[in-house]
Amino acid sequence: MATDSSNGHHQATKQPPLPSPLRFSKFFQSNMRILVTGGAGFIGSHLVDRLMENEKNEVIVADNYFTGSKDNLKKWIGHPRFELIRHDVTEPLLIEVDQIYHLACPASPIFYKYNPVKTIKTNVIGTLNMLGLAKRVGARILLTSTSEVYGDPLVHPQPESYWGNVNPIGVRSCYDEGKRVAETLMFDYHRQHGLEIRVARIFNTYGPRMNIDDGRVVSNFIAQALRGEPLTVQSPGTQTRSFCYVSDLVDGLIRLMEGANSGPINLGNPGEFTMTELAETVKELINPTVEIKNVENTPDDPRQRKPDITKAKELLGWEPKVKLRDGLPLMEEDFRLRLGVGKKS
Ligand SMILES: NC(=O)c1ccc[n+]([C@@H]2O[C@H](COP(=O)([O-])OP(=O)(O)OC[C@H]3O[C@@H](n4cnc5c(N)ncnc54)[C@H](O)[C@@H]3O)[C@@H](O)[C@H]2O)c1
Ligand SMILES: O=C(O)[C@H]1O[C@H](OP(=O)(O)OP(=O)(O)OC[C@H]2O[C@@H](n3ccc(=O)[nH]c3=O)[C@H](O)[C@@H]2O)[C@H](O)[C@@H](O)[C@@H]1O
Repeated sequence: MATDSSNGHHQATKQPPLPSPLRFSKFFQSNMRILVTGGAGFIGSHLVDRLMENEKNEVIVADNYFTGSKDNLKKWIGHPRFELIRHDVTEPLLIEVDQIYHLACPASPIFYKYNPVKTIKTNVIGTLNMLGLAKRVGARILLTSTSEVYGDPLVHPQPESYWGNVNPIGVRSCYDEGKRVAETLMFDYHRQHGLEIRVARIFNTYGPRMNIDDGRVVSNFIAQALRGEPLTVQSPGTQTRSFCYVSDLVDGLIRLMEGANSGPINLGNPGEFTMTELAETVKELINPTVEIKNVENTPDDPRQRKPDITKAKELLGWEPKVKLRDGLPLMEEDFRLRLGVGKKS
């Protein structure tokens, strides 16, 4: 059954298709078959770890390895409840599943700007393909949208009701406008075809397995601190972000998928920091001898960002538990191992 969303604006008109007849066969095992697109990436691989903890779940990952890697999933390769497919979501995928977590899309600005046409295809055609799959098999589908749909926000903190301030022709548009269209597609499939949808608007998330040198601020600062290189604060340094530890985020995604509300729902940590404050914290916790330097910024960088998570608290009973000062050291160990930098005695 399709559910109404909390604000009642997007009433579904049709029922989704029935699940496969096998569901009613007496030999059917009541496993939940879950597709995670982008499951070889940073958030996706942590989500897979959590889904695999439940013995009733079978997990299928579809990923083209653009920014993800098999290494992130190595502990599951060969497991009977796990399957890994090299697949680009801009091509159709014909499989049978009960739920789809649709994450596939490069997330770091360096990577999503590298081939912007491909990024927008991934967001638009990729989401259309996954919605088509969900429609054919009657699966519930969750999209990982982003706080970038709010653009350079004129409302602070950002509630889900805010429509955003986005440059439609800028260098970030392939990502932020791409995600806005992906959200539109989700709600149109819900209204037109009765699909069960869930939309998460994720705010900056960090943790182990982020790509080293992927350009995102937390991974940059930690790698720089461990290598003894200056921390590069992009000017003016007063721009703010709110950083959520990945285990909290994964918990929010699963609650959203399992709950009754379509969203969109903000998932993020409301603790807000300037980039200069973040650099000072990394310096203090990881390498007090390192220098902090100001460097040029990129166009259209949002000046402030902080989630209003009232909806997540009320509808999902969710709020983040890990503070930035506790999360950064949890990430340090993984970066030390991958960079081959030992702990100072
Ligand atoms: N990490 C964040 O702070 C953040 C914030 C907001 C939204 N999100 C969203 O969460 C999702 C995951 O982000 P992440 O931080 O784990 O990024 P990531 O780059 O580590 O993971 C993305 C994964 O998608 C795969 N992928 C990219 N294009 C694909 C395609 N065309 N077909 C198949 N696979 C493809 C990549 O190889 C990678 O494994 C993304 O949709 C991103 O937009 C992340
Ligand atoms: O939360 C979100 O919705 C989005 O957040 C990030 O986008 P952004 O906030 O621009 O992430 P970063 O590249 O980590 O930049 C954060 C801030 O740090 C600054 N920065 C970045 C890198 C660096 O070395 N130094 C530095 O000061 C940037 O100028 C920016 O102001 C993600 O990369 C997007 O995928 C995600 O959708």
